Amino acid sequence: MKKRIAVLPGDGIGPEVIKGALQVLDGVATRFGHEFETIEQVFGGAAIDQEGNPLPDSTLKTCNDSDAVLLGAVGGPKWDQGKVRPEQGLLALRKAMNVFANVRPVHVYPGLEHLSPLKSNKVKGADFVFVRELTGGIYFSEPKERNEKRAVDTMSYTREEITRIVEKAYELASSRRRKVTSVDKANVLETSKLWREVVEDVAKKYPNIETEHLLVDYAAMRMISNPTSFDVVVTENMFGDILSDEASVLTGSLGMMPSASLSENGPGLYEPIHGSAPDIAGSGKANPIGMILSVAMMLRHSFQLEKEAEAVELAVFETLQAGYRTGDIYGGSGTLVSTKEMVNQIHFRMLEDSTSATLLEVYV
Ligand SMILES: NC(=O)c1ccc[n+]([C@@H]2O[C@H](COP(=O)([O-])OP(=O)(O)OC[C@H]3O[C@@H](n4cnc5c(N)ncnc54)[C@H](O)[C@@H]3O)[C@@H](O)[C@H]2O)c1
Ligand SMILES: CC(C)[C@H](C(=O)O)[C@@H](O)C(=O)O
Ligand SMILES: [Mg+2]
Repeated sequence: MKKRIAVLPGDGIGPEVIKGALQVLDGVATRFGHEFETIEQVFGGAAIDQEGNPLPDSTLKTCNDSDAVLLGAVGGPKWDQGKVRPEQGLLALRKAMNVFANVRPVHVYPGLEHLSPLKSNKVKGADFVFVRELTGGIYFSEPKERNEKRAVDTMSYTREEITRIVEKAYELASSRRRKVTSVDKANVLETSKLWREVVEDVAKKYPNIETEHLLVDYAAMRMISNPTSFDVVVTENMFGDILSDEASVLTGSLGMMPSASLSENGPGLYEPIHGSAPDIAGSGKANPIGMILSVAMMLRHSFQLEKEAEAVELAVFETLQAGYRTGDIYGGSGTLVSTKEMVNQIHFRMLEDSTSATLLEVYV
């Protein structure tokens, strides 16, 4: 069946990595005989320039009418001082699509531990996933205001909002290594005390899953010192934002990390966790892997195309194993390539029915 995908390139390196994602998606269509209809829409800073609004109505309508949304990145110095920022469009889109569950896998590929600036023996075997609450907390709660003398942000969570994200984490843990780490700041914040209470309630329904609670400051430390101790990490919006950028260092670079943002029944939103990287935009240096792995997550979560998702992941793994590196993961050895060349290498392997490895081997 033909799938309809809204494509929002956005700003900075967004359009560069989206181009790569679409090339790989085309490879999936060719190899497996699928049809994907892609509809590009203006979004973020580019939409402010064009329409004065980072999320035009037509863009939102196309997203809601699609089976899934692929998003590059938004933002940049050009819009930092403006009345309306590109990031407001991103937050409005997440809220409007009700994609409350942001799944961010952190996977250190076997044999590729040296991509990380951390010691290889520390990161070896790290394989965990963030389940970040995405449509509540301090990002959205009211009041949010400022005057000359004072600024206010509010962190609020309802029991219902916490329950649905924690349930997601336990469901995911059931099909993984059966451990949930809940991260909060329950020694200080009321929202965190409620969060912990809800986790304890939900945990009762999953007696075969181990539950642990960590305070966010210690969690930040343990993610670097003992990353293999995590399986599923569930946390509120801002803690998840910060910890997932930190965890990307385990995989080698921020440019390696994909994400899926899921709602109850509507289309999913797929984007790399990195931003628009204004410092390298337009120079052909962007690592397209986080974006390409987001395509794999879309194939898996929105289209139930598991075999196709694994083929994309395998093509990425084999390209890295073959020594191809963008600048952010180069470190002096291998073949330094541009965004375009990295995409070509992944696309080429994507088209092959590879027999050199199976994902089973990759994920041991
Ligand atoms: N989802 C999003 O659209 C998103 C996410 C984060 C930040 N932003 C926005 O992006 C802008 C820049 O923010 P920032 O600099 O703090 O974060 P950033 O993620 O854009 O960049 C941080 C650093 O990582 C590098 N980097 C990021 N992605 C990379 C990739 N694919 N390949 C190689 N290197 C990569 C950058 O060059 C930079 O040195 C801001 O306007 C911010 O609000 C958007
Ligand atoms: C750009 C910004 C609003 C966004 C967030 O904080 O959620 C980004 O950092 C992310 O991680 O997707
Ligand atoms: Mg972030």
